[in-house]
Amino acid sequence: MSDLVTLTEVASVAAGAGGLGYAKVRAPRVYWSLVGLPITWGRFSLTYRSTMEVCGLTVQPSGLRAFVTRNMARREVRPVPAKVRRVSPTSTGLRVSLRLPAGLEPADVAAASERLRHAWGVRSVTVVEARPGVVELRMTGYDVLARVKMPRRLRKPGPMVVPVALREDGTVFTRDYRKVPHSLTLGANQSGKSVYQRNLIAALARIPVGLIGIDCKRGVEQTRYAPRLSALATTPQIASELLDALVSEMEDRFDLLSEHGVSDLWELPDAVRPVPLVVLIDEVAELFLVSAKKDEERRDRMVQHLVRLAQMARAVGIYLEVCGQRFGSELGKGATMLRAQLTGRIVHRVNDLQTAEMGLKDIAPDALHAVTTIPPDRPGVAVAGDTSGGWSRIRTPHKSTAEVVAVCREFAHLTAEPAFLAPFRPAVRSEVIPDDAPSLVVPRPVTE
Ligand SMILES: Nc1ncnc2c1ncn2[C@@H]1O[C@H](COP(=O)(O)OP(=O)(O)OP(=O)(O)O)[C@@H](O)[C@H]1O
Repeated sequence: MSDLVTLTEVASVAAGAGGLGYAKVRAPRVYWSLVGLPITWGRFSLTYRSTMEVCGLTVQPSGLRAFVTRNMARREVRPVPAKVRRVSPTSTGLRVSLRLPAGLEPADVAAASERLRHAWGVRSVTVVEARPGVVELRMTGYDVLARVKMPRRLRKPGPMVVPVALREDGTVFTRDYRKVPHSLTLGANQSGKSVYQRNLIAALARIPVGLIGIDCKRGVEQTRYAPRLSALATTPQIASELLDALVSEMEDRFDLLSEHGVSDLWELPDAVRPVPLVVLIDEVAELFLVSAKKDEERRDRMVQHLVRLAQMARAVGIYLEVCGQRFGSELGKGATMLRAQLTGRIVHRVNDLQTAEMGLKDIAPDALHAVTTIPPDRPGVAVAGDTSGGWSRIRTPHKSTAEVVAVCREFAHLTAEPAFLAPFRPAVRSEVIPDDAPSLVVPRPVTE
């Protein structure tokens, strides 16, 4: 009987351990909440002071403070670390808010983040300045980018803010068009650019915004999203006409702003505010492809139009999302000037340092190393930078074309139909077409 009890106990312990081992690999969030979090929290609480001391993150208190608080001379008082203000657990890690003592700055804590990570046995420690004198340590308990799962509940975003990917510190990476109106996505073949675009389209499709596709690979990627597109160009010639129409729409919108005495689309009364537009350019090299001398003129005109849109159209609610493998002077006159206007940068794995530099050197040079070390077996991992000089490693959740097509169909009622885009509206076939069908639109006759 006692042998039986022992066997049952051993079996249940083994099953429990097996379950935890399984959870660690297959459900890291669950494992973190049940096991990792209590251990890390305990380790952090018990070793905080000594860890900060050995990491050089303590300061000698001032003489006055030593006397007032301890009634001791300054040299007799132990150096003090930053004061812990709040510890908050999350489903991916632990957040700790610290008030820095005089003499420490956020960069000091950031420089020690590798040492802190090892001391507390966590996957990563990211240091973010919350406000002057207060930093937040964002610890992640496991590799959140291994299998990306977006949090189910997102904080209510603003009118032109959409969630796209997850950062390695477990926070959500969003595209905020009012803060960063135009963006450039770069990456080698098979690096994850299309999946990034899919996530973006699926998120934008749900909000009241007009989506304009320019996909000069004959529309192989974007024609499927036709139910939610207000316009689609699949050849450089149609794209050129579409850009002409967009520039003249931008001018009309400026007239409207001036009539109402405001300087921004979002200051207009709701009743007269035109729908914001996001122009999604897939594989920009195809758009600028020149096969004959006469094409050069058209290409230069398109670059000029895009530069004008990038310089001015933010105020009238027209935003650019440009995607390509490279974006340098090889794309023609004015291309580098256009790139400078695309201030949001997402750079996936690239084949050479030069391409990484095209994407990030001018805005976040510190991030170049992170781009060149993206492993080929991690498609979808990218470095996101913006003009603040900050950058982060991100990864999109894997999304199939079929999922995005389903979202586009579900939200087809939000498709804006402004008159100036009527000639470019993709004709959606009415019959039900399987998700893996090559095209959902009746192609417009090529006018080249
Ligand atoms: N976030 C991700 N998570 C997991 N797998 C991904 C992710 N992003 C992309 N992949 C996979 O990587 C492969 C390449 O992705 P994708 O087609 O997006 O790359 P791409 O850069 O657009 O390639 P190309 O330039 O050749 O069209 C696909 O098999 C895709 O399923």
